[in-house]
Amino acid sequence: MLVEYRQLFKNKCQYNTAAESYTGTLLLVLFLIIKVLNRQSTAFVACEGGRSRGPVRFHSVPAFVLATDLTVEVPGHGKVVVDIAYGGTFYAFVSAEKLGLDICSAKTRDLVDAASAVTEAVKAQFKINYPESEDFAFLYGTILTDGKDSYSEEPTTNICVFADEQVDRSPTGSGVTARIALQYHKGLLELNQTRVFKSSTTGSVFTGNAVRETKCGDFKAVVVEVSGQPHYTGTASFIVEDDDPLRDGFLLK
Ligand SMILES: O=C(O)[C@H]1NCC[C@@H]1O
Repeated sequence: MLVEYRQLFKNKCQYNTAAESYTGTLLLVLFLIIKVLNRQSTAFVACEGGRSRGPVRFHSVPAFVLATDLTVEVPGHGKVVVDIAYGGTFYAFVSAEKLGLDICSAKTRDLVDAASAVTEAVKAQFKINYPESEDFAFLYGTILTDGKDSYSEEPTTNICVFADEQVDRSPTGSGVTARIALQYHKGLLELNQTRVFKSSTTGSVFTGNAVRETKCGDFKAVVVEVSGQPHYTGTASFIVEDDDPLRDGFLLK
């Protein structure tokens, strides 16, 4: 699988590299996911001497809001009002406080349980739609926030609980993208106004802003730029042998 990213410094060039892995950011992982899903997105990595330098950033797929103020019945929590937005995948958003939790001091287990309960409730009670493709029409998880959605120079904290109750170590590339789309939709953020997003789990930070308006089907959408600091951990090469019977992949039916 190839990762493509652009070098923005002096000699603009495009890399095709088997894999260069970075800790401290899941931006390239998100980029891979987007590529696999065949959506348009661009990642930018500044390089110097064959190594990345400075922050890594990407411009997202069109990000949009599917629902605001959606009331769901969450076992153990009663009626909970959530927003649902897409930033490469769909998330439900709700302030942790509405679930009786302090995002900064609550036990991760409690945050995970509450977020998972919201995810299950939304899945059961609301149909997710994505324009022209059923493949993307699913809820990936719930992001609990500190509720600080109005513009501020201060970081806003969140925890992303996705897939099978996994917890992101970062503020979440697709989650920050979706959350910025939500903030923009609500008039809480202007184009090119940068916000800082902090993971409640590790304290790692992404910055993000809405770059421009666009559409996704009939939805008003925005392209979002998300940026984070990577750390270089190594290089790996993948090859495909001519006689590999699975060289072109396989499809399970
Ligand atoms: O940052 C991201 O978008 C990915 N990390 C966890 C959830 C997504 O897969």
